[in-house]
Amino acid sequence: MDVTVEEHKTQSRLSNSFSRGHSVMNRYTVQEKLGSGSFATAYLVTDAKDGGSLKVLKRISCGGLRPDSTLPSAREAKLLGSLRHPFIVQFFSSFLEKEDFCIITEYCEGGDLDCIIQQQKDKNRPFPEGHITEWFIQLLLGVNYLHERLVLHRDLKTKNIFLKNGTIKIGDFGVSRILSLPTDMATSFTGTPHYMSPETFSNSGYNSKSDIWSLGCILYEICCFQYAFEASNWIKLVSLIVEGPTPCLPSKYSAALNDILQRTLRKDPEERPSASEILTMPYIVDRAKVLSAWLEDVMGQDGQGSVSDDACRIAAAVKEKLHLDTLRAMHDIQEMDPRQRRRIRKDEPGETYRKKMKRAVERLYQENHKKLEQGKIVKMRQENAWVEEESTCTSADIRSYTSSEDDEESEEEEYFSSSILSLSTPLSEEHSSTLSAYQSCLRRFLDYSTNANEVGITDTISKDSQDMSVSTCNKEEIARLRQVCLELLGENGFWKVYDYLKREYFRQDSETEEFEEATLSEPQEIGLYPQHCHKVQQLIFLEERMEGQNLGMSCAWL
Ligand SMILES: Nc1ncnc2c1ncn2[C@@H]1O[C@H](COP(=O)(O)OP(=O)(O)OP(=O)(O)O)[C@@H](O)[C@H]1O
Repeated sequence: MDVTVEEHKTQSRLSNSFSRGHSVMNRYTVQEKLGSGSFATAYLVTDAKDGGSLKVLKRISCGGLRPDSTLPSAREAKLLGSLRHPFIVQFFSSFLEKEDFCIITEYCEGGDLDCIIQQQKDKNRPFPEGHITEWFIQLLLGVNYLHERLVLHRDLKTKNIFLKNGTIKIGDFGVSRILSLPTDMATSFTGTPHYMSPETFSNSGYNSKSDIWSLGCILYEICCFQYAFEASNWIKLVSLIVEGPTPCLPSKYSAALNDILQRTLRKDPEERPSASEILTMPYIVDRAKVLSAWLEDVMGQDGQGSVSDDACRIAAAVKEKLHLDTLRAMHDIQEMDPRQRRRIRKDEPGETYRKKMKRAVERLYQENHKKLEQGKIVKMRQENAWVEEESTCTSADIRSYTSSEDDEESEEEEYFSSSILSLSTPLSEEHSSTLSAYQSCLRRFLDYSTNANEVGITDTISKDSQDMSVSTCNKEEIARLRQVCLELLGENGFWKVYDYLKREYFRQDSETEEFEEATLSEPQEIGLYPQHCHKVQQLIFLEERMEGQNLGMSCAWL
């Protein structure tokens, strides 16, 4: 018996809530209910098999749905589990319990972006551009990772974007896939079509550029605290999305950021840039360089987290490294007239921003030192420190330091200070490793974008992915990709890498099934040609998907 979306929603709501202490699979203990969405109820749980770590259990009532036809195969769950990226909520496992289908994911203590935007709106305090750009870069890196692997999110919206340790995590994978509902259809039933692209209304299909449209809507919402497209009813909203004017950012934001928004919201999907194309735009590259330099300073050149778990030691270590530079930078900048400062900023954006960041670190150190002496070091905050305005390094300090003619400058300093502030308290191992992953992610992207710009290739990998992602997976495409891999790695290298990665691929989610230990040692090609290995991974993904199609499994995956 087929069940409509509305019936299924009703069944979901009717199912009893898990109460605190409820045990699932003798492993997960419910701590609290996080909330209910259209298809699922989310609980915060502890995982007994993982040292009592906090995770999220999403419970989807199967109701009248037939598990065999509507729930994912173990293989599809494994595909979700194989996605690992610093800006994507980790999917751990899925299982059936009685009438419920459950998925276990990473917990993001910072809450969702929708709530954070609402809090900031209530304070009537727009986000500084530096902060918005950092989030946007994280989103682009996460989405690019998905698109390179031929995965479309299909439901990007502020409610599905979370914050953890101050960084973005793209979440809510799986529910629509698991229910075998194309998300654009599910979205239209749940009453939030605000992020849907024009092509999804015209039956021309959802593709990777539809995710880009949603990113544009999210960018606008972060800047303006309102939907990019809003109307009094559904029909008007659809016509606004399909043929209405593209909204602009307020003039307080740069022309470069507005230009990116305009491009992401082009009505014709083919005219929209891909995530990797946006990532190679000069404005984004400049900002990414600044972030990378900041992370390098904080984490150490080797990316191995030189951050200690003591606020004072963090600041002291950073201070030791930066002190002289900082003083020199302060002196140099104070000596300059405003015109010279502006020119410097134009000529060397990365260098100048880095100096500002160092100045902020210096002030933070002094502030922390004072507080230490007074025995007032604040406890580590779980949430983003910048959201709460009780910062120890106040924006007022920064404003009094910077000249009044430069509001933009003071805002950026505030942004750096707030980022640094989130490190000024003891860092957990997890936070440290997130920053480390963030750093290597940025480094890889910056290396790639430099090479791409130098040889005039932007986006080869992603273009291949897009071509394939719009159609269903077919044998010719797989054969073509296999041929490319063979040419890149040579026959011998290809088979070594292929066997190794395939083995790794099946080993990744061993929670539901046991896999024999891999006896293969890592071929040297893995280290020598990481970009080629990435293509082999794409090939393995596609082959798996193809096999899934042949077996008649739901292909909501793409
Ligand atoms: N990984 C997570 N970490 C922290 N909170 C989460 C996580 N996943 C979901 N939540 C929270 O749980 C609540 C319910 O989430 P859920 O995804 O089920 O619904 P929704 O996204 O609010 O709505 P819909 O599914 O209709 O889009 C939300 O408040 C959400 O912020």
